[in-house]
Amino acid sequence: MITAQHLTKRYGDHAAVDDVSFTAQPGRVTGFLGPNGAGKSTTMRMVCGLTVPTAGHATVLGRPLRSTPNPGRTVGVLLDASAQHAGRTGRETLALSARLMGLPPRRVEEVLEIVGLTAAESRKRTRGYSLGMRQRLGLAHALLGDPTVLILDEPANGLDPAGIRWMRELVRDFAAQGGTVLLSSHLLREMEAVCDDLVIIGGGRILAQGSAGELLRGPSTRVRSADDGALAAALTRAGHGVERTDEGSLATTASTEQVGRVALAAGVALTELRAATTTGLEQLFFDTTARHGREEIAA
Ligand SMILES: Nc1ncnc2c1ncn2[C@@H]1O[C@H](COP(=O)(O)OP(=O)(O)OP(=O)(O)O)[C@@H](O)[C@H]1O
Repeated sequence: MITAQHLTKRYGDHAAVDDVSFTAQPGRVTGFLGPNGAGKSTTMRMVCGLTVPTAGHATVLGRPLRSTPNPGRTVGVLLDASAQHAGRTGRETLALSARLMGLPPRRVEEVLEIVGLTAAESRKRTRGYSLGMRQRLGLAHALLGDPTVLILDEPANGLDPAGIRWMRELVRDFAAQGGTVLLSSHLLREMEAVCDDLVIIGGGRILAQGSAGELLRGPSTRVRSADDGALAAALTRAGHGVERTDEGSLATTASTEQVGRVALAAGVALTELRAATTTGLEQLFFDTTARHGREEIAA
């Protein structure tokens, strides 16, 4: 399990991360989402003990990662896949870490196979690696010590579609075996496919968090009518969620058919009825981050 409690990081007057608290549970994939500059990397670096918080603290498996002996045996970290020694081959990079962690040399072969780096690729110096190869090597490094926790910052960055699918399966399998996964990504559809829980951050603050199912179960139908007040009341009485959107229509959790039936029974004429075109995480992400604009967050 990963626990962040009131994590705060200030650079001068600027709060890069402001009072961020969340947990990432074993057996689940927790997605960390937010626009550029939201504070994701800074938070992950604090969780990993690489950036010292101004306030608050984080634990991984019950203790700060900084004070965990041989942390690579319990926690696999991929923060910046380009931060590999350019003059070493992929195999040398892994072999050196394996030796430092007290792992047998065969573990290097095992992780190379898991991440799909060929023998020829593993003998190339990493300066010649593509971004996708660097990500695979970074993941191999994270998996080397057979950890029970994975912390991955943008792991799908630079991977081709097959690589992204492979990454999804790897992360899902890891969680299915009881592992804890915290990952950030800009690929919203990918996050939707892979995450059990979501933490959405903007301007350094948590904007929303919860299970993906809960967060994504938002209003999905848009409707306008001759009497929106009466229709909203009828939808509510029928047990459906309903709210007025910024564009003036009603958004409801009822399906288009359910709206039609409720409107008929209430005697309200519909003037527009449509299933929302953008649903799921993309909608949630833009709604949440738009509602908490930078000015509001800064205020
Ligand atoms: N060492 C630093 N010194 C000063 N400001 C910093 C430092 N590191 C990060 N910041 C600032 O903190 C804020 C959060 O940055 P961070 O890299 O954590 O965001 P992010 O969500 O990971 O963004 P991205 O998706 O673009 O990688 C940004 O405004 C950034 O400019």
